[in-house]
Amino acid sequence: MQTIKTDLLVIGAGSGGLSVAAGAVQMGADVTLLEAHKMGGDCLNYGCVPSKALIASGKTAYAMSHAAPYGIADVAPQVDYAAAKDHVADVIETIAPVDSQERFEGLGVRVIRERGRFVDENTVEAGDHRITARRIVIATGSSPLVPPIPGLDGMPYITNETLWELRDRPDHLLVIGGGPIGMEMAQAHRRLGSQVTVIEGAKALGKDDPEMAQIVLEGLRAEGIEIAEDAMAREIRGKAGAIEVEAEDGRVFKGTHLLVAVGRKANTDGLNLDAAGIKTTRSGIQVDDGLKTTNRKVYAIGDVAGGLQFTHVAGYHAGIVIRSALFGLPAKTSTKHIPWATYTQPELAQVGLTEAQAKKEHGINLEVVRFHYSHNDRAIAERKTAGLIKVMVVKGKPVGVSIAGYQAGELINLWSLVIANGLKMKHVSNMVAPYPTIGELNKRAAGAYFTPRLFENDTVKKLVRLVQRWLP
Ligand SMILES: Cc1cc2nc3c(=O)[nH]c(=O)nc-3n(C[C@H](O)[C@H](O)[C@H](O)COP(=O)(O)OP(=O)(O)OC[C@H]3O[C@@H](n4cnc5c(N)ncnc54)[C@H](O)[C@@H]3O)c2cc1C
Ligand SMILES: NC(=O)c1ccc[n+]([C@@H]2O[C@H](COP(=O)([O-])OP(=O)(O)OC[C@H]3O[C@@H](n4cnc5c(N)ncnc54)[C@H](O)[C@@H]3O)[C@@H](O)[C@H]2O)c1
Repeated sequence: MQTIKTDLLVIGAGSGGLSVAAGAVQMGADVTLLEAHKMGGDCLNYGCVPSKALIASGKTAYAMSHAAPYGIADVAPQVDYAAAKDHVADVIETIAPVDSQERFEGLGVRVIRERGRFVDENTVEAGDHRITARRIVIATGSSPLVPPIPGLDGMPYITNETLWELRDRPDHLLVIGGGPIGMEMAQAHRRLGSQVTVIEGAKALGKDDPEMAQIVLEGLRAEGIEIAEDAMAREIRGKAGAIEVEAEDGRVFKGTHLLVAVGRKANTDGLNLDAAGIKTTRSGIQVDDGLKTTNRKVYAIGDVAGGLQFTHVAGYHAGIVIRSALFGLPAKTSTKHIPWATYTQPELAQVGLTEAQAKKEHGINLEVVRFHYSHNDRAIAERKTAGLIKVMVVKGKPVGVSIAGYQAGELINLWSLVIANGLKMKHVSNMVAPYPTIGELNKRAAGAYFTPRLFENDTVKKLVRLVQRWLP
């Protein structure tokens, strides 16, 4: 057994672990990084990257078959599903060097490709290494949750971990779960030529504002995706190629392939957390505002910490931990400026409070400003007018923004900046946006906040008349 003493031990080389390791080593710490499987974790290998690459294939196919409104004849795209998967693999391969063992060793990180397991409160064993660390960061991520639905065990179902290996296009893809994974993959497959049925136990895209989710769901249904809501799957029957899902209300859905996308399970099994005095909750490792576990020398970040499960959140957590573990500075997480986006077309994006949350928190002080994509000239030129931006404002400050529509994921960036820095609506309206851009929507939404104050205001009108009388 090789003994290692290190300043910072990071368990898991996914989005969170890699960010901590890269930051800490470049600031002078001695860093050891464990990875049991693939460098880059879920995002690179089974999540964000492959899903966005497949979405890009679907988008291309869709554009070919919906070109007529732009004066170009529609063509039926010849989809080669296996080649689309080659494109996915190529995109992963292109990004992989950034997350590679070679790159991290080049930065000075000690990378050990073994599974870590606590033996006491500051010691972890991994293969034939015994590592004692001043601080430890658990960044082990999450895995697809496979619910105990009768009949599922033994059925050849797909998850986000196995989807990318599938080379034959499903004739009819059944998707259990209408969250972001389910809806993104439903649309990509529909556009690549599969029939698709989404079976959702409650409301599809249910973590988002229902008014905004509705805009997206209308778009998806118009493309021919069947979305069954309030359809909790209770039994799976059949065999490969002929699968049936029965919902609690007796509805039966038939398809050839089954994708299970009903949420995530934190990767805590095998870590032997008890040995280190680390407690868990139903959603993951129990952490405080500063991401410290019940063992004060151990942090948990990213998906395993059980909060918002996004790559940019894991990266944000990494910054908090570096501040605390390396410099001993107080650092607390906040979710009020954390955005997320679902990359369907139209896209769906959120930062801060939804309308319902803002109403609950701010009551009569809340003003809600809406601005429709149909008033944006660029959206008209691109024929992407289905969409809405909604800003929740309290005393001139945005506390939440919801956007459904073309490039919503890009538009939300500005509002993340605004909320993170406590800026006001006036700061957004002061901005000059180039014409014609989709980004003008943000400025116009801010403008819509001031419209009643400026244009429907008797005092302003009186003042203008008065000044006009005296102006030479
Ligand atoms: C299909 C899909 C699409 C997604 N799309 C997006 C998106 O568009 N945008 C976005 O922001 N987020 C997206 N996500 C979420 C994103 O992938 C995760 O939030 C992110 O990967 C979490 O990072 P992490 O570092 O916490 O965990 P991970 O990236 O999962 O990394 C954890 C690593 O720890 C390793 N590990 C586990 N246990 C041990 C152990 N005991 N010892 C050593 N190593 C261990 C694992 O092998 C893994 O490599 C998507 C997720 C999925 C599934
Ligand atoms: N664009 C992105 O950023 C992106 C994309 C994909 C995934 N992700 C991340 O991954 C996480 C997991 O995504 P997800 O879509 O698996 O989970 P999710 O929890 O967001 O959605 C799962 C859905 O499955 C439904 N469900 C649960 N059990 C069911 C059953 N038996 N029958 C029918 N429906 C059932 C739930 O009601 C829910 O709507 C997301 O929350 C997000 O954090 C992000």
